[in-house]
Amino acid sequence: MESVLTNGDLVPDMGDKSVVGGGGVEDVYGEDSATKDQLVTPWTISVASGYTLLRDPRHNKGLAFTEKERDAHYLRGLLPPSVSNQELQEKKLMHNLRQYDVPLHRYMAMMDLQERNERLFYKLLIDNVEELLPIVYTPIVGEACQKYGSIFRRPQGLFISLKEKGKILEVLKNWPEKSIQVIVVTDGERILGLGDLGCQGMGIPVGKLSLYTALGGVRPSACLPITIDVGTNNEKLLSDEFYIGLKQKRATGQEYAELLHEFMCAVKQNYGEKILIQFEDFANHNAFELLAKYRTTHLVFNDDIQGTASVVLAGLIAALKLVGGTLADHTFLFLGAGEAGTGIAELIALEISKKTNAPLEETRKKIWLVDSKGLVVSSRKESLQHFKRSWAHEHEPVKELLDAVKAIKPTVLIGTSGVGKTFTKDVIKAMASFNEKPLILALSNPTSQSECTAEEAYTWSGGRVIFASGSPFDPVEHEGKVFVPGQANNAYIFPGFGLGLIMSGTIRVHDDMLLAASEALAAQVTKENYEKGLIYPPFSNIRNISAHIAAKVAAKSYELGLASRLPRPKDLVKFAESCMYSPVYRNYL
Ligand SMILES: NC(=O)C1=CN([C@@H]2O[C@H](COP(=O)(O)OP(=O)(O)OC[C@H]3O[C@@H](n4cnc5c(N)ncnc54)[C@H](OP(=O)(O)O)[C@@H]3O)[C@@H](O)[C@H]2O)C=CC1
Ligand SMILES: CC(=O)C(=O)O
Ligand SMILES: [Mg+2]
Repeated sequence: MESVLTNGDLVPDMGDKSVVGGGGVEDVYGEDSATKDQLVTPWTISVASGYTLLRDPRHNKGLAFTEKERDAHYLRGLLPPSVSNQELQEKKLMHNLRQYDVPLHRYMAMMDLQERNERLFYKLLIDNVEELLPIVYTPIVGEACQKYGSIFRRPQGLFISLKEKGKILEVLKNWPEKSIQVIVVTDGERILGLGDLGCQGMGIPVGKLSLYTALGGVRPSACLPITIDVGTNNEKLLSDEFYIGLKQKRATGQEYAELLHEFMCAVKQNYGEKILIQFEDFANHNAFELLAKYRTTHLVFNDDIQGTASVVLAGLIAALKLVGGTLADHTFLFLGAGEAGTGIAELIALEISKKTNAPLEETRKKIWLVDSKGLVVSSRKESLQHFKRSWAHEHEPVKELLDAVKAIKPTVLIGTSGVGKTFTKDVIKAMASFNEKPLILALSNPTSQSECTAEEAYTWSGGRVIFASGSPFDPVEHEGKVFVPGQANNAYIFPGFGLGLIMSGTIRVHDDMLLAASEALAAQVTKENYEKGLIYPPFSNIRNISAHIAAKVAAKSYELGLASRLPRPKDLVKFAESCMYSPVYRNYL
């Protein structure tokens, strides 16, 4: 049991008459009566009982404090007499949440709960994952970021802006938890498919880390969300008087690189070699460079490039059971040649290369990408960004997606453009005209940016499509048959992947670990799932899935000599399960 100490001392302001008896600036009730200009020191020493215990989200249990706990921890009178339990509280909260018609209000209620009673928040999220994932994660987290300024109550996570340049190590030390194992960091420039949301992007690291705990079992106290604020180019935010971030254009070039470098060095200095840093929702002109620069010196992982690649590869491996053939027999076409598109393309090429012993340059030839200017082809090579160049195959220029589909005749169409409604009726009909079972993934988030809806995909393909999307869609009825769309989202991968790295004390991420994670996820798809046309298992079993992913990632890490936790546990699945955080209340007596 944590013990109790409070200290409400106030420091005197030497130049003010209201200073009493050389002590603080107290009024007759012992409360602070300092004027606006007086200096007072906000002394508090951590307290874990009585009134403060009820306001400590990590330990608060609300009405579930037992009679004995109420006596032992000075809670008498601070709570109404009824004694509840976690199950009943969960039932009540789910009932309350379902009363909100506006999904954003559910998001806000969940955030309030997280700040009030952390264990109950995670219990709710774990036990009702399919219902609550769309609230704390995509799509609603996207809306929350867009409206962050107006729904902002208390700061979550750590904000590091250009103002903190030269002091980042000190800022990290302000965070109350010391044993951090995973950081999710964004600079807010490419928040889902919603663009530059600046400092308001904080909703993303907060949401991702909630999933690290709920889906992957990493302790909440070991998770640190960070937003790096280098300004924003979003004019709407810049002219918004309530915008919470730096009101300036984004820093670029050396200024940006120096701040990021200071951050990366400070993180390692403060938390050590094995701290996992997940880059999230950086724009691609920084994302690839940051990953390349730090992957040899830090334990880093870019979720949009690598996590997405791993989840899509898993879906493709699983889909082979439905469409037949090997990956090498398929032809892939992407709409979107950025982080997600080229990241997935590269992992598919790597997997085929490993399976067939063909060189990567060969296996890449079955994969085609379309960007905002059309098909990526060799005649465009000189003007292409470096990450697109390996995909510039010999072909005449093609401007429109529909023409590219007709020319390439892909068996698999993947949307990673961030632009909604781009898989038109004609595109989907074309896919269905030369594929018995076209495989279509509309990965862009949130729902508004999805390349097509599940209903469109099933209807326009005459019910033949195998479909999954980045944000969830409800089941669709088409000609008397119910189709259940899957969710192709990196949320299947990063929590288990991160757990695998952490529990094995891995020091660097290797691409083979991504392949291992894909195979582990694909292996979790059951016959029953396949019968419904699903290529991903349901999220309801995600903790078990994460344990299997973690085990395979850790096994690969041991095999590669990158794991520092020795000796290697024999049963890695059991070990992963034993490492997982449980949100069940603790007994404080
Ligand atoms: N489901 C999941 O798990 C994940 C989904 N995503 C989603 O994928 C989307 C893209 O993310 P990311 O790859 O990081 O973004 P990037 O900005 O790196 O890439 C976007 C790509 O789309 C292209 N593009 C933009 N508009 C069009 C258009 N109208 N027609 C054709 N191509 C277009 C861009 O072209 P150009 O290069 O010419 O500008 C660029 O190549 C986002 O919506 C994100 O939410 C991302 C990660 C994971
Ligand atoms: C899912 C995710 O990481 C994205 O849309 O950016
Ligand atoms: Mg992302």
